[in-house]
Amino acid sequence: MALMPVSDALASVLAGAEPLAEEMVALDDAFHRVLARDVAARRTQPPAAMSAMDGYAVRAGDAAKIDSELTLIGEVAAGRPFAGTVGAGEAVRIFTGGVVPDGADAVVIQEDTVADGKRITIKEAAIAGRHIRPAGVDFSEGDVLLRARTRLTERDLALAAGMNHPRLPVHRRPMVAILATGDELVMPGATPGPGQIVYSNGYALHALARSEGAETVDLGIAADTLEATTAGIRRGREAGADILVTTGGASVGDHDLVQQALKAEGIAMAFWKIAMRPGKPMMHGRLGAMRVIGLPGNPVSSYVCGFLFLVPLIRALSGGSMIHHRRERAVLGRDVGANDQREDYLRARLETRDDGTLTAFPVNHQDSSLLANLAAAQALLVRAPFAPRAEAGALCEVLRLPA
Ligand SMILES: Nc1nc2c(c(=O)[nH]1)N[C@H]1C(S)=C(S)[C@@H](COP(=O)(O)OP(=O)(O)OC[C@H]3O[C@@H](n4cnc5c(N)ncnc54)[C@H](O)[C@@H]3O)O[C@H]1N2
Ligand code: MOO
Repeated sequence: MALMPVSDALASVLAGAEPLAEEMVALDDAFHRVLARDVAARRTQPPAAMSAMDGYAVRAGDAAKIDSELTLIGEVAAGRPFAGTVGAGEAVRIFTGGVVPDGADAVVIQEDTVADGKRITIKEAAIAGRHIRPAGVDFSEGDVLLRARTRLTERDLALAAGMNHPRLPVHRRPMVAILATGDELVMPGATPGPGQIVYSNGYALHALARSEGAETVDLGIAADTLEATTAGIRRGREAGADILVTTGGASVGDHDLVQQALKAEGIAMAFWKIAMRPGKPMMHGRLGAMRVIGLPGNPVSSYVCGFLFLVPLIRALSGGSMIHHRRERAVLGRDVGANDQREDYLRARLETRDDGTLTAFPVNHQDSSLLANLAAAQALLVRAPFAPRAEAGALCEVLRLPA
């Protein structure tokens, strides 16, 4: 049977994946969330002309000549404007962030003056507008400075605060529930019995999902029985998961029960088995509103499929505009053989040569159980189905893994 191409599988996973509902969150909670609406400034910044320096607010015409003498008539500090007007031959002491008083049109920095009581002698000619930030030079009330679908950076948060927004409208985070399966799994730190394996897949998947902004729920490890697997799936639904991720039990063995349990629960299956290595037995479908991604159990397969399918799905539900991983051009660091019908995602180390060329070195052993090689890799080198043998130095495409 022909396996489904990776691009079709990804399109199927993303079909109908609209941003989740909007919620208001405090600025501190909005970091890396996706804006649900355009946000306009609620105020003008600065609200009035303000001094950029510590010095004296003057009329430029009065202080255009070296050794002009002016009379000090008052002081303005940040937050405490001067009520009067600067008249001919007058100066007002001003500090950075102070509102430029009426009448003044320049600031002379204090290093360019000599003060003697109320007599201020100018030592550097004033220029109109100098050291003054005009009202609204940053932004004006009503300016739309943050757009819907923006993933908020720390600078955006500062801007939103400056625009006087204590809270922002963002899309709800997708909730990802992760269910492991397998009688052989024991938790890290336990003493594995004969033939037992230490549970590892979930650690990478939880961290990956969280780093993409999802909330995660751990549904634990289901034993290899239909009852236990079904109970795990139901816990995911009860938790209100937007996405249920299962790991293991996806293949054709007698103990691979995930698909059977999902079918018994009424899944609308979109696909099972894709033309990809690692990750061939991956499955996908919908259980009501909950999207299900059934990952293979091999640790590398579960991670690579999580990276390629779960991450874009989380991004789409989160509302972001950058959903897809970006492929980068690189050159092969060593020869690779011809590929078969499965699109290959080879674990590779990356080096940047002195001339800026990115070079990808596929690790020697690509078996999908090898966690050490996965951890040592910085990228996945993508080999198209039936790609011919390629030699070191040939162009290739890589997907960078999260640092
Ligand atoms: N006759 C066939 N056999 C297999 C096929 C096939 O097409 N025909 N596909 C192979 C491929 S490709 C993969 S990938 C695996 C995936 O199988 P399962 O999804 O059923 O995975 P399991 O059998 O449950 O586990 C595989 C392996 O991974 C270990 N594992 C499982 N879960 C975890 C976990 N949470 N943490 C750490 N390690 C885990 C498990 O102990 C097994 O060693 O099937 C091939 N077989
Ligand atoms: O697809 Mo499996 O993931 O090759 O080992």
